Amino acid sequence: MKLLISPINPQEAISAANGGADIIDVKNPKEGSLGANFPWVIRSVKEAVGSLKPVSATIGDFNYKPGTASLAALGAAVAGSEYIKVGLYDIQTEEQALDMLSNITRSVKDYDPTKKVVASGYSDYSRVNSIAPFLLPEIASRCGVDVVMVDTAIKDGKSTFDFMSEEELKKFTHLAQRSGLECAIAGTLKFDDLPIIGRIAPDIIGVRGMVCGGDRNSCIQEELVKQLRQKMYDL
Ligand SMILES: O=C[C@H](O)COP(=O)(O)O
Repeated sequence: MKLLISPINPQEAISAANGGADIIDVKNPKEGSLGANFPWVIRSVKEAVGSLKPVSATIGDFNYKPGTASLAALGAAVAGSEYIKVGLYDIQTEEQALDMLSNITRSVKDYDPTKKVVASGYSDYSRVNSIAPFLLPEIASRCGVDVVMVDTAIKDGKSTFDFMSEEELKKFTHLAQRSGLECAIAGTLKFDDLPIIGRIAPDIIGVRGMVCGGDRNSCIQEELVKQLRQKMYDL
């Protein structure tokens, strides 16, 4: 199981990388759950850790704006990220999701086919008027997306496990893997959740708050990343 950690700057990225993260996922929590950071921040993170770890960048919690999202995705790719991650926020139909993901994927892969696209749905989708994550694997695989994910849209302390059961997350994981996609689970995950995460067995878990000591507005602590990495070996 790979560990994705979401820093906001190069200093945090180095802590995440030194602690054993597999993917360094640049974001900007001030602009939402999957808020986009600035191109120069993505570039500086890439310069700090890029030869050691793949860099991911979130491009935002997107409503139905395929053109804007495609241009943002290209920006993240040009800035140096290997994974380009979009949140499908207020995407209400399968047709809208298909339009978003096919254009984002085209934008990224036309530039560099080795880059990976991550399509994130939300475990609390009903709170933000968006489609259920279970619909994503089939749509994403038709669009050439590489990874499907669930995260929480609203960061108010509630976790993905408050909105989706173990069985539902196993179903999501199974649907993704059956479609040839990697599956990532995130959303205010805690150390106490590790046994259930082990049973669900996604390909990737994504965290920030857990390795900031429980407060995602604080800073990533290398020691907590090391502890998490160590505990993941036992899953
Ligand atoms: O992609 C992962 C997210 O940054 C998770 O953040 P969180 O653990 O604070 O919910």
